[in-house]
Amino acid sequence: MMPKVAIVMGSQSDWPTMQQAALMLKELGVDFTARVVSAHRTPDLLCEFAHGAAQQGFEVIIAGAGGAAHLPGMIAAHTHLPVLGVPVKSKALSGVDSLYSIVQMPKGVAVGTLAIGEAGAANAGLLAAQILAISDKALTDRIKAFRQAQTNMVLANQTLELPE
Ligand SMILES: Nc1c(C(=O)O)ncn1[C@@H]1O[C@H](COP(=O)(O)O)[C@@H](O)[C@H]1O
Repeated sequence: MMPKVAIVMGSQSDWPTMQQAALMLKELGVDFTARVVSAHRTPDLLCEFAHGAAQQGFEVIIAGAGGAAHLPGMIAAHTHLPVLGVPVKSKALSGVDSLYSIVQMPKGVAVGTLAIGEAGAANAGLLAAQILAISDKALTDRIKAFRQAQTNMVLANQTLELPE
């Protein structure tokens, strides 16, 4: 079966961040593809990918980029699929530039913006899975089990000692 989630990123240098989305999807048993697509550096590929995404069977797109992060918004402009934007932490401005570039979409074209960096990427994977789980009972059960395991781990780690 074709994967339902596409992870795209502006550069290969985003992969250490964006692989957190991939790891989350893998943990939850959701197939995905990952590739580099850039609004700036590969504009024709961006159009081709975004126009064909629904046709290819994708249901959710995760798009991560840093700096002048136009990728998520430009993908959203070319498809009706839900787009989850991940602001990658940039060197110069710590990802605040990426966040601002992604989050302030004009009314009428939506991007669901996650937090800056690895936590945002992981949560983009989780949210993509939660979207697919609306019509997938087995996936719903796996997400519930993941959340319960997380709760159990927090409750089991209550050692709060002062240093000697
Ligand atoms: N923001 C974008 C886009 C885009 O928005 O299409 N394409 C590449 N980039 C970003 O440029 C940063 C530096 O890229 P390099 O490390 O390749 O120089 C990356 O974080 C990438 O997401």
